[in-house]
Amino acid sequence: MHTAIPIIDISPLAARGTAQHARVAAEVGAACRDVGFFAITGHGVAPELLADAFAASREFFALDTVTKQSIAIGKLGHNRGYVDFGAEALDEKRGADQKEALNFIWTDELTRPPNAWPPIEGWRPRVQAYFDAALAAARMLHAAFAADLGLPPSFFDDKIDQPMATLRFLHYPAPAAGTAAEGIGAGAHTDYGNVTLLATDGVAGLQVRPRNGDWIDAPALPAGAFLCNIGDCLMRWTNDVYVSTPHRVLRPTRERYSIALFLDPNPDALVSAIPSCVPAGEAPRYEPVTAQAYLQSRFDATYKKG
Ligand SMILES: O=C(O)CCC(=O)C(=O)O
Ligand SMILES: [Fe+2]
Repeated sequence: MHTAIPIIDISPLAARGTAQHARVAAEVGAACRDVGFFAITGHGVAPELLADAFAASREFFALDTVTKQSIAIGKLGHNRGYVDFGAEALDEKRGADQKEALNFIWTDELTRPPNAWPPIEGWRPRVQAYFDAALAAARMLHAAFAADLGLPPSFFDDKIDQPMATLRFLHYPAPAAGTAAEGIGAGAHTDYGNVTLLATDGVAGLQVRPRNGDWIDAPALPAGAFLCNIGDCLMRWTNDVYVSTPHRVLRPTRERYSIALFLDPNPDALVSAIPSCVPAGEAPRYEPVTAQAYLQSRFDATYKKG
């Protein structure tokens, strides 16, 4: 039996080392061990910033195809840019995802390439501000993970300060008028990294499949809340104590927008079983691996054909 997806006010995570921090860390940790999904409020991302990120997303996806294609992911590489409608299939058995997407990566423009921005005046700083704020919330969650796992709250700080993080705008167009909603919005998958923070426009479609359970609709959330889920990298890091849970998006009956922030560790962070997660006398389930090598192996498996 899994418990429901909890809604947690994480505002106490802003001050480490307090009793409130420990209490919230334990609540977050319980959700990570159980269903692998939880929703957060009090995360510090201003409602105006979030609303403006959705506005920016609508502006981008409303551009003509040629303009969107000018920053196509296939041209740019490094997981940056526009993913055309129908170009991805997260679950091959279900066919192409009925969505389009736009990715930006965390970059210092030194060790990582720069992002390419769409030609909309004033667009970049609005989106970068949202990216920074969502990333700060994802980092705050890591202090909770650390405290819950019996580590110093700062444990992850130097492992996520140059992260392989991606901001992804998603657009699920409505089916053409008079036609049935065919296909899948986003096929069943688990996320690869440590944690994902998802904002949606409230249109239903997202489903979660807890371990030993059937598909359930993601709960409707209070305005401004994020739905968070653990990814495969943190699952491995915790020796499978935290769970990365499959999810998918059904084809929505009306247009749907969502914004995901994926926080994966620094490339050189060593993903090595956290001691409190390994039972006494047992060996860890996985070999230590750098985050970069781990993620590369996952991407290679995904894009391997035939
Ligand atoms: O659009 C959504 O609600 C979820 C998207 C998702 O799961 C993903 O991009 O990994
Ligand atoms: Fe996902």
